[in-house]
Amino acid sequence: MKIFSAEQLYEADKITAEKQNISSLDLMERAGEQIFKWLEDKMKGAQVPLHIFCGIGNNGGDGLVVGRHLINHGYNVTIYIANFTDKRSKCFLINYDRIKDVSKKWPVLMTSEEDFPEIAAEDIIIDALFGIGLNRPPEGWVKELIQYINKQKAFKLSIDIPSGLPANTPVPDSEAVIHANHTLTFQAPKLAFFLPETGVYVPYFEVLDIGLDRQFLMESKPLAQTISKMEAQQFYKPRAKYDHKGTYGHALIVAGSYGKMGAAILSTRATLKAGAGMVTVFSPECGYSILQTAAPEAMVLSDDEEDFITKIEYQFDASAIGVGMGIGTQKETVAALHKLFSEAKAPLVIDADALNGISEDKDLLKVVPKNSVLTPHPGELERLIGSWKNDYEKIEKARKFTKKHKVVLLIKGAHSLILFEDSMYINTSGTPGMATAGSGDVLSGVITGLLSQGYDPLLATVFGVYLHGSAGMLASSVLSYEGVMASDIADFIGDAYIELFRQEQPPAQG
Ligand SMILES: NC(=O)C1=CN([C@@H]2O[C@H](COP(=O)(O)OP(=O)(O)OC[C@H]3O[C@@H](n4cnc5c(N)ncnc54)[C@H](O)[C@@H]3O)[C@@H](O)[C@H]2O)[C@@H](O)CC1
Ligand SMILES: Nc1ncnc2c1ncn2[C@@H]1O[C@H](COP(=O)(O)OP(=O)(O)O)[C@@H](O)[C@H]1O
Ligand SMILES: [K+]
Repeated sequence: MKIFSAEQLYEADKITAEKQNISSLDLMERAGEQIFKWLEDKMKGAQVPLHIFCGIGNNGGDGLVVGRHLINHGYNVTIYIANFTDKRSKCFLINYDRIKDVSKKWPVLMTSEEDFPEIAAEDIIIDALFGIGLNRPPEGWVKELIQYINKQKAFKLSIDIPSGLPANTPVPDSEAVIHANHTLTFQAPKLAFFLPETGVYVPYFEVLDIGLDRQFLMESKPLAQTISKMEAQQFYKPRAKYDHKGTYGHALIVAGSYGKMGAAILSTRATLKAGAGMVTVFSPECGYSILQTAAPEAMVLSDDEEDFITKIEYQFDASAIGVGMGIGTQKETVAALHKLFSEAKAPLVIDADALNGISEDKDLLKVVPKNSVLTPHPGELERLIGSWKNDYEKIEKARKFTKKHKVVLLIKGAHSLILFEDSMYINTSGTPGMATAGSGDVLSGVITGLLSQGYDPLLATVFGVYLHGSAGMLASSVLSYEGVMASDIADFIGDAYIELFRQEQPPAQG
């Protein structure tokens, strides 16, 4: 799914109105009606008190449309207008007036803290204070209203975006954002929903299609693109009957050091589980028996040094190389990476200590081959690109790095981000069950396994991240979040492939 900027959405509004020959008022009616239908479907006439807080822009206008439909259908509604300025939008005013047609109960005008209503824990709050038009920090009693709403135990449903949260720019005041329980957003998700600093305000959201012009949306270059099952299905390359292990390549995993052989085992198993034809692991001597026992399907080459890697030698044409998991940052190891990178003919996944090596040794960065996949978690990223003030600056700096070094950059997190050239992809699979030691090692194995099978570096990364997250979800559904270990994620990679094409079961009848 494409993610657009607030400016693009305003443009889409304008073009839609022109092309469909409708007014912005009609568009607001469509938007409000969609929210009403969603509520009606859930509430089925229940008399739970609904408190709708409207601003004076078009987000407030949406709130008024929802209120009118709810009143019309006999719901128990109170509408409040946060009357923070006289500059009300035209569509707001028209819908404000239309409330008269359906109710004698005129909306409550709020002008200070004294007007804040009592709200019971069982009630429902609908937040229509600010939408994507937020252009400064909420201040004074409006900020206090947001904080007052946040303090309430009642369920909070935000329209389009939690008020106080901008769609794709930094939060002006983190103490003045609605902590929504659920958000119903129009047409496309907003970038803020997926970033760690702002995603916390949007634990759940749904996208409502309000019929904005398809052609405009199709032809506009989005800020980012989300990756879910539908996209992942299209990435999958089916196997053919006469394929053999040679078809799927011979991957090289360079991993492990004394006390960290687990990282090598996890990434090796994941490379095989993702479908590499053959895997050879290169590890220090101490890893030999460990690997031959724990991963019997893999071949093992070992260094002369007992505890860490000093010289990476292999006599076969590797189809892909995954390097860095648990290798440490000994001087000799970093020197060995220098040679590996300079001579590598296969696509590379560079993870963990290999990334730390790059951060410390700029000469090593210079020999990273073009199109390599770098997979930092936020700590490794900071060492690589320096610190950032907010998630948007992080993305900007990361993009500069990607373009300068011509690499695929995967920033791991609850929603992992993949940056390449001018594009950004956002993964939507995964669970907090994956916040466990070694899950990153499994991911670098999965991507190496896909590269080995001939997926190109960007596709291998985007598809690999999705599969890895999906394996984590399947593992969590059986084992609980707490019970998932990284090896379980590797074990569920096969199920993640099957899940790609599993049809959703229709709801049971009767
Ligand atoms: N295509 C779409 O996405 C559609 C969007 N509509 C709605 O329109 C919304 C955008 O409407 P608007 O552009 O009117 O913007 P908003 O309703 O988000 O609010 C902007 C208004 O509040 C003022 N304002 C902004 N920040 C403020 C602050 N911190 N303190 C006090 N006042 C502040 C602005 O000057 C402006 O008057 C969307 O979020 C959505 O809810 C729908 O009505 C129709 C279709
Ligand atoms: N809350 C979460 N939701 C979804 N995925 C997560 C979450 N926490 C961690 N992950 C995933 O788990 C992996 C963790 O990688 P990393 O931090 O490198 O772990 P390690 O260094 O222990 O291997 C990443 O792929 C990340 O996206
Ligand atoms: K809102």
